[in-house]
Amino acid sequence: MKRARIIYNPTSGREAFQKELPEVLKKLEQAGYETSTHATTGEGDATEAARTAVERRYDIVIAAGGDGTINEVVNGLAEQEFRPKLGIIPVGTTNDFARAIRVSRNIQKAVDIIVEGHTRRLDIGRVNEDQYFINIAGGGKITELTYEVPSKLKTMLGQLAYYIKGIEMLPFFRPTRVKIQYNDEVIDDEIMMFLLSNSNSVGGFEKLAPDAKLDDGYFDLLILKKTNIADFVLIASMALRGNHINSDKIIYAKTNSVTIETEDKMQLNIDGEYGGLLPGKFVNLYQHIEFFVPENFQ
Ligand SMILES: Nc1ncnc2c1ncn2[C@@H]1O[C@H](COP(=O)(O)OP(=O)(O)OP(=O)(O)O)[C@@H](O)[C@H]1O
Repeated sequence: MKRARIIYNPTSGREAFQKELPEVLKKLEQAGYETSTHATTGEGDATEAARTAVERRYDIVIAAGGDGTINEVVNGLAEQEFRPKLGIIPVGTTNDFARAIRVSRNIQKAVDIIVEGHTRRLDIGRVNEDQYFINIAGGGKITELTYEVPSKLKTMLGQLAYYIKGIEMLPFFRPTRVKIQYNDEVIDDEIMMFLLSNSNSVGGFEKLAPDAKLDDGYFDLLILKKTNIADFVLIASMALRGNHINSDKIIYAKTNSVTIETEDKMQLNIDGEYGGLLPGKFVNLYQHIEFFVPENFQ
């Protein structure tokens, strides 16, 4: 019998998962899985739980939570030689990665995708030696708003919380001097932010990195050069349609390895959570994790 370990964040999103858990277990058991669950207790616990699942040789791991939980589970799997297949049940306030792999926000439909059993090997990113990301890494003052929003506020207000915090952030809008090396390029300049994206779905923007593919071995690197607030708002509105890449304030490139150094302190944002301070070396790990995806996933 195949064995499935469900790692879920009981505080994630609007705490809906627990109510549906009996139905989730029933579906998996009907599909021939022996199931067991682990409710996470706080930061880092999903990583530990994923490591334990590897040690105990589970066939599949299912991460139920927001992007933060999926990121933690991937961090537990990424460095292992044997990596169980990973199913996603998106129940967070932001579910960028689930959106990118077309996994439904409906819990039962997400379970159906796992039960149907179609998988794809997808890239993930590594920062320095021991941190991994599934969707995005970024830096710059403006990217700091995602983890400045307290979790409670996120649960209550969902996506809206980011916008409220975004408005509060405007007075702190300022550039940082960086040295970015990728391919044969060196950029030594003041920038507002940089993003290294694995998918094209980031922070609710569906076309932020329009050329990004999850399994091509490359990141899409987006750099926003120094701008004023008016230009930033203009470029952000262009980004909703994917037109921002034509702006002369944007550098957009494909690369599988990037080094970023900063003069001032620059915080790193990994999959929407605080990821320590730069400098950082970012490497794309080609098709490193096998995910359950819908049958028609392109
Ligand atoms: N029992 C818990 N109590 C408090 N925090 C927890 C608990 N379990 C996990 N966490 C932390 O919550 C963080 C964020 O959770 P998660 O991503 O699942 O949901 P979210 O905050 O609703 O959504 P998102 O991160 O997508 O905005 C995780 O990275 C983890 O560190």
